[in-house]
Amino acid sequence: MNAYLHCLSHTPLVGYVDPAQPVLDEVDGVIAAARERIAAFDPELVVLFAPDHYNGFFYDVMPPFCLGVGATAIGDFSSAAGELPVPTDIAEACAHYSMKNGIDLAVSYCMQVDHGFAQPLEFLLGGLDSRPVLPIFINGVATPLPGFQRTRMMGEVIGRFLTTLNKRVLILGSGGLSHQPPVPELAKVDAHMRDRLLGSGKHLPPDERELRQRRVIEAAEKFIEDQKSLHPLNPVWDNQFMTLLEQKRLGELDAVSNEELSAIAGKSTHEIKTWVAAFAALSAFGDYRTEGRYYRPIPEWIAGFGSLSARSQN
Ligand SMILES: O=C(O)CCC(=O)/C=C/C=C(\O)C(=O)O
Ligand SMILES: [Fe+2]
Repeated sequence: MNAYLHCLSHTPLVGYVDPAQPVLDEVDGVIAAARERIAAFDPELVVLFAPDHYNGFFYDVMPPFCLGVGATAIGDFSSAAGELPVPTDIAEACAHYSMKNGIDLAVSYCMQVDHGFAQPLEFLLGGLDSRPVLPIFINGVATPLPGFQRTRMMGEVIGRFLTTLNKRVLILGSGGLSHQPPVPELAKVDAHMRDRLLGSGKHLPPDERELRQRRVIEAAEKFIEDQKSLHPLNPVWDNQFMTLLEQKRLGELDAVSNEELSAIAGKSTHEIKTWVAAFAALSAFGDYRTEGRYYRPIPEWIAGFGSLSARSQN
């Protein structure tokens, strides 16, 4: 019974607004090395913690956490589209286990997911369908957001469930680190966008989808020129965060409020809760050791871009 973890930033901007070739090569090398470690581990099951960006979850019902018993990726920003191979029996057992152990995990039998889920599966496993996957959504943009403590506790319970399976489990966290791309906020949008955020955005007309993507691309192009045009990246905080995970000090994050995190590192930094859940889940397997730590602020992707693996020591 053992587990391997990989946490990786994602970006919808890859292929649209890219950094210089040497940086791109460096990131490609980091991802290729992680992919090799994962292939050597040969996971029998993948658990993927990831956020959404108003593509699958809306304010009609916005859970803090949701397990996809069935899930389909929409293929936004040229990410992979299609069904995720979710093992129904394991997903249902996971949902029951969580409920019995103090975590009110929502379930969806038709969860719609975006690049936040698709990208790590493509980059680290070669596609959406290479291994059975349990997709777990963590709300990282639509306030009110879950806090660090609750997210850590959710990850711990999922991890304890995973230890009962007697399988080689790969635990993935997708998103972060410091960043604030243009994502609409309910309190600030006009009536049309409000309607989208309340649920009509689930099936966007192609021209509106195109406009939405263009808005993010244009923001990135501007951010390269002027890093005050959005919330600045925060490499100091990002590195401190990665060190906390390496040193197994996850609990210290409980004291950081959501408002503080937004102010320190930007409003989409809440995506790092996927890393917290992933490390908390790994900790259920006992001691762990990290490897392959990488970090670079990449303005072209509006991202403090990080990558970190860890393996359980049992
Ligand atoms: O509603 C929108 O326009 C959302 C735009 C969007 O999807 C941005 C995503 C950015 C990231 O996933 C990221 O930088 O983590
Ligand atoms: Fe994101």
